[in-house]
Parts: sequence; structure tokens; C-alpha cells
Amino acid sequence: MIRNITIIGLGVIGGSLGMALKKKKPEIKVCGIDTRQEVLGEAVARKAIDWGTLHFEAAVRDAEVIFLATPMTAMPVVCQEIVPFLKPGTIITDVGSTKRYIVNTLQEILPPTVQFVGGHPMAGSEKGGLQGAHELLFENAAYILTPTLKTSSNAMETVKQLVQDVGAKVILLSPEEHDRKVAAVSHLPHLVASALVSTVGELEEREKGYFALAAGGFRDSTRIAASNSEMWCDIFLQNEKALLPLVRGFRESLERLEKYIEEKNAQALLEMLRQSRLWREGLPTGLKGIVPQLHEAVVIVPDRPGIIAELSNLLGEQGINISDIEIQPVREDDGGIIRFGFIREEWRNQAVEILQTKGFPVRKTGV
Ligand SMILES: NC(=O)c1ccc[n+]([C@@H]2O[C@H](COP(=O)([O-])OP(=O)(O)OC[C@H]3O[C@@H](n4cnc5c(N)ncnc54)[C@H](O)[C@@H]3O)[C@@H](O)[C@H]2O)c1
Ligand SMILES: O=C(O)C(=O)C[C@]1(C(=O)O)C=C[C@@H](O)C=C1
Repeated sequence: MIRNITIIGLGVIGGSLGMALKKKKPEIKVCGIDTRQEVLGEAVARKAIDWGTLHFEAAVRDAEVIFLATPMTAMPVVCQEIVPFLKPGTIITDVGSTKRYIVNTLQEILPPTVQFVGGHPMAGSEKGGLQGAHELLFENAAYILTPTLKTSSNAMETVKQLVQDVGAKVILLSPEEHDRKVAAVSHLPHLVASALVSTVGELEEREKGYFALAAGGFRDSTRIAASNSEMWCDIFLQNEKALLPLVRGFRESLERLEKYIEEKNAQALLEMLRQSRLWREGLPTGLKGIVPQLHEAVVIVPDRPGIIAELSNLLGEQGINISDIEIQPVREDDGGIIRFGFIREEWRNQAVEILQTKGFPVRKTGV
């Protein structure tokens, strides 16, 4: 039985792992380490860890399992720092978004007396740091583990069990297959979202008034472009081999669309749009999804002080947890729009009912 777990890096992923572990396995003592002192106190207050330290030796000497949840560029350095303090048999797993480079590099650094398993939760948030963390982040999310010939079955079983304990579904892939498939469903979408925002952002720079019109379409397709730029820079450069062919494939899809529009070829255009819709509708629903989404509701509210508190109190009183809130521009006297995001669909449906009963125009959006 695992008694001591250490999480290195208490941001969105490390913080969420700690919260989920503390919730589901309160008997496990979770230690957290981060380079930023202020994060440690906050992590204890948010019940992500039992105790925190800035010192590697104190953090890892009693750990049976260590989760590496720092930016990927820091992982090799962190491993070198902790090696002298690890007891034999310690299991180390990382949460990095690419696997071939990370697994090869960390397996080289770590001694044979410790056991390493590569991992990657397919859940996250565009909000960086502990404030983006949530105890339900991994609920029903795919969590990829990437064993190699060097991975011991004991380490695999232990990490697999912990991943299931935090509510995620384990998927086993080789590091290479991971990078190829995740490049398509995570890395390419991010690149495209950033390119889309850049295209419109440059128009906005030349002539104001584009962003003010952005509704669900632009917002839904570009949410991830607001994520941590350093993390995405690491991902794109580390997974260049799998990503670049997909960028070329995407360019070809764009060119086909461009050609069909130029040729006014409605039949080919419709066929491509229909096929995309069918594929999109076929995304698995049992899992949180390839891109975890919140269940959303949009409320039209009057422009008056205290309206946000009023709405959140109405929902909070019924035990409904708001995971995301976005206020779209409010014009004086005309009121505005608030988008609420909920992790659970039943919370979104209850919220819609409550707000409707109170007379607010409200509708469901997104998933
Ligand atoms: N954010 C996502 O959507 C997501 C999803 C899956 C996997 N990941 C992976 O998870 C890892 C962490 O990402 P995140 O989004 O949680 O980042 P984050 O920026 O929210 O948190 C990283 C934390 O690590 C700390 N840190 C940095 N260097 C450190 C060091 N040397 N020692 C100890 N702590 C250190 C930072 O202070 C910060 O608190 C990355 O490797 C990323 O590839 C991220
Ligand atoms: O939901 C988000 O904000 C994410 O971007 C999460 C997401 C993704 O789905 O692409 C991003 C990076 C990961 O390594 C894993 C998951």
C-alpha cells in the first residue's frame, strides 16, 4: 500500500493530481515541492498537499511514488537533482505532454534502482498555475501511460491504480504512438487555434472591431490559444517529428476548401463539411473527450452592481459548482452576457432551470 506520494510542480496538473488524490485516497500523505514559496501555502490551503517544501531531499527521501509535474524543460534537471536522495524502488512518473523525448531522456538519467513510467493526462486547462487546478480535472479523462522494455510491471500496476484512483481511464501506448496520435488531437489543434487568433488579431491591429463581434464560434475554436505559451513552445519543438507532417496535411485540407470555394463547387464543399460534422459527432462521449470540455450555459443579465454575486449565490445555494465564468462586454444600460462552465452536465442543467425560474434568459451552449 502506498503511503507517501510527492508531487514536483504544483500547477494545473500537479495541483489537480494532489486535490484528486487527497479526495479519493485521504490515507496517502501527499508532499508538494515547487520553486515558488507562495504556491506551497496555497496548495495546502486548497487541500492539494498535506505539506510542502522547497528542498528536494526533504521532498523525495520518503516518497514511494513521485509525480513530475513541472514544465517539461525542467524535468531532466529536476531528475538529476533528486537522484542522490531517492530510496531504491521509488516509482517516478511524469505528466509531460510529449513522450518520446521525455521518456528517453529521463530513463537515461534515472538509475536502475528506481522505476520510471511515462504518463500523460489528456486533461488540462488554459488557465495556468494552481488557480486552474481542480479536483475533478481527471474525472473520466484519458490518461496515457507509455511503458517501455525498461518499465517494471510493479511500477506500471502502481501508477495505473493511482491514475484510476483519481478518476481517469488508463490507455497504454508506446511513446512513439503517443506522440503521433496526440500530435493530431492536441498539438495540431493548438497550433491551428493560435494561427486563427493571429490571423484575426492582425486584422484587429489594423482596424478595431473584429474581436468585439466574437461569439461562440471564435471563442470555442480558440479557447486553447489562451494557454501557457512556454508550455506550447516546448511541445511543438519536442514533437516536431510528428507535428510537421500534420501541419502539411492541415494545409492541404485548407487548400481543398479554398479551391472548392473558388470553383463554387458546392457539392464538394458540402461533402467535406458533412464528413467533418460526422467525424466530430462521433467523438467518444464516455470519456471526458479528447479535448475536455465544460458544460456551458449563457445568461443574459441586466447591467447592475452585484449581479454576478447574485447568480453565483443562486447556484452555490444548490451545491452547483461553477468551474469557469466569462463576462462578455457589458454596455451601459443594455446589460451583458455571462457564460458559465460546469464540469458536470447535471450542474449545467440544474443551473439553467434555476436561472430560468428566476426570470433570466438563459440557454445551454457547447456540449
Ligand atoms: N496544462 C495542461 O493543459 C497540461 C495537460 C497535460 C499535461 N501537461 C503537462 O504538465 C506539466 C505541467 O504543466 P502545468 O500546465 O501544470 O504547468 P503550470 O505552469 O500550471 O505549473 C508548473 C508548476 O511547476 C513549478 N515549477 C517549475 N519549475 C520547477 C522546478 N524546477 N521544480 C519544482 N517546481 C517547478 C512552477 O512554479 C509551477 O507551479 C507540463 O510538463 C505539461 O506538459 C499540461
Ligand atoms: O483543455 C485544455 O485546455 C487543453 O489544452 C488540454 C490538453 C489538450 O486537450 O490538448 C492540452 C495539453 C495536454 O498535454 C493535454 C490536454
